[in-house]
Amino acid sequence: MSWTDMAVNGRVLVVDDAMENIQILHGALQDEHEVLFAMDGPRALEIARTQQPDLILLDAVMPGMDGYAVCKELLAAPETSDIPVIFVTALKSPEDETRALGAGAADFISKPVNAAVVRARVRTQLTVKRQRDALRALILTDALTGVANRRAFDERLDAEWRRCGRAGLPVALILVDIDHFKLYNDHYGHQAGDATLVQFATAMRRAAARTQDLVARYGGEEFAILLPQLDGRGATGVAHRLMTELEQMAIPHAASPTASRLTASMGIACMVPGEHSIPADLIQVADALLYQAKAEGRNRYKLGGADCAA
Ligand SMILES: Nc1nc2c(ncn2[C@@H]2O[C@H](COP(=O)(O)OP(=O)(O)OP(=O)(O)O)[C@@H](O)[C@H]2O)c(=O)[nH]1
Repeated sequence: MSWTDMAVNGRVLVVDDAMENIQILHGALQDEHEVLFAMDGPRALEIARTQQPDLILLDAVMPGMDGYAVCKELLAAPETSDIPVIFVTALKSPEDETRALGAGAADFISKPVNAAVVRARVRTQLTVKRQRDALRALILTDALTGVANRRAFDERLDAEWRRCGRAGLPVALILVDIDHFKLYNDHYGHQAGDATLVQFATAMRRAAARTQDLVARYGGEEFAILLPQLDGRGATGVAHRLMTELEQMAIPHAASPTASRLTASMGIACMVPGEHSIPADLIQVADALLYQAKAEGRNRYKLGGADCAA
């Protein structure tokens, strides 16, 4: 399927205070796209947040919150900042057009609209967005295991730290390190080691299955499980599930001095982000506990952190 074919689909939010204009745009787009609509700015922001359209057609002049203000808020919120906006407006001067583009709009269509032009502009923006989304997914994914990579982990940890901090909710982190993986590679070969890392990642995804959980490859054979809004008890539950998964998978590790199958050690940290703490504090606590779990014999988890009562 080409990029253009993919772009034919997609969800478009039409925002206009006049039902007549919404009907015209709906008529132009309904054969190729799923069309949502809103008749004022606050409703548009709500739909953008909750239904994640791929593109927004936005009327510049509306009573109350105008299109420029809507555009500014869309850009300011991480969950809507990636949605492209096309301004649709009766204002036609170069100044109006410049103002719309300056506000962050991707394109500008003048009223009265021509259906063929609207369709073509929408297709172009959706194509660009699809390409950008695909590139972003590539940049944020670990090529071997398919889980998030370190860059994605760092971004999400920062975002969740701020979000949970505002809400007074905990953030839990499990750092997971496969036991004696060097010996595994030495015994079974690097390719078998690669295949085992893939299996291991699958086990982690099963153990941390809420939509907000993030499994990431943190280093070579070290992984991180980010668990927003989870306390020590919840995080321990995830660690326990991972141990059970590994037990059931029973991947032989004949070279391990501590077990006959593949095992892992984990450090679990849990904090409610405060004014004087930073995400690195959470990592540091989890890392120290992981080290402790290794030192105490491996195949176990250790729990700690300021707000980590399990
Ligand atoms: N097959 C494979 N091995 C990897 C990959 N990334 C890292 N490793 C290996 O993981 C091993 C990590 O070894 P160490 O850091 O010494 O740790 P360990 O042998 O697991 O020992 P402990 O952590 O102390 O239990 C090294 O041999 C790396 O080569 C990878 O992508 N594929």
